[in-house]
Amino acid sequence: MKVFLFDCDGVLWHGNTLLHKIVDTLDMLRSKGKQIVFVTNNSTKSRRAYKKKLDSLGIPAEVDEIFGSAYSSAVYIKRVVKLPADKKVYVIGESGIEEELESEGVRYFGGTDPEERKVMQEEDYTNFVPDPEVGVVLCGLDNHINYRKYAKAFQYLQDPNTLFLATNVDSTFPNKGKLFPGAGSISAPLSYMSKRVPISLGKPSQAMMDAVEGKFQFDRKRTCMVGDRIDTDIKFGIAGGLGGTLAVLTGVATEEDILNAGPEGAPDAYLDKLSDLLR
Ligand SMILES: O=C(O)[C@H](O)[C@H](O)COP(=O)(O)O
Ligand SMILES: [Mg+2]
Repeated sequence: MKVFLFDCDGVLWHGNTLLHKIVDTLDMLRSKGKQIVFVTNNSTKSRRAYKKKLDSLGIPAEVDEIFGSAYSSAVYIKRVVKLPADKKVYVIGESGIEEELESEGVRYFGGTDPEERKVMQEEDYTNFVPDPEVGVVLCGLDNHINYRKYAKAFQYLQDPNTLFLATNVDSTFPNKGKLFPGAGSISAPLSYMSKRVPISLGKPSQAMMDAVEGKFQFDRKRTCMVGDRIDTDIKFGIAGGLGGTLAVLTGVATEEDILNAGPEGAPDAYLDKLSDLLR
């Protein structure tokens, strides 16, 4: 294999805590001439913010080696949807989405705006008038989710012409050895109330794979996806026709999940932890 696509949460780290010997393992791969690309569904950070995180954790990386679902979503809205300049995006999510939309010149509101974090008052039910410029609702992991945001997004999603997108639909988020609500569990209530399913721009979406391949021009058959989720990372690699998929047991998937994944869904190999590659 020449290229390794690395998932981040649950493979490299839990939150801001590096997992066992990650720096040594990535250094070993680079010393063997392997190309490393970080492909994360976590939309809370932009590529630039992820570079700062990687630097702070002692993992050398260039911004161009990072491909997150916030960037994937911004590229999709700009270059595939071709959202007109007089339209904008209502964002449920964190600064990663805002920064990547800005980098693509896409107008947005909501997101980390403090106004969005206020409790709904009686007058809000009367005063809310949908902004006709909204063409997209984009939902990602949001640490400040609340009724106001759901109520506002729902008003927009009742218009079938408004596009419903999700940066990713991971059900859970691994941190400090435990599982927490993931981006998919943030957008699920919107699906329940609107009876609409979002287009997801994160793994296993092949829109993301095509964008990653387009940027890095790699040979898929010489590329391996390394991840901790069967239904996102491994599915992403298999559906993308990559040369190989490798799962690790330091995130969401258990050995039982892998053994029960069946021939179509199971990774080519799995390890207890990534640093087992050092053996
Ligand atoms: O909920 C989420 O957004 C995801 O669980 C999380 O951020 C996944 O990140 P990844 O494992 O793709 O780096
Ligand atoms: Mg992960």
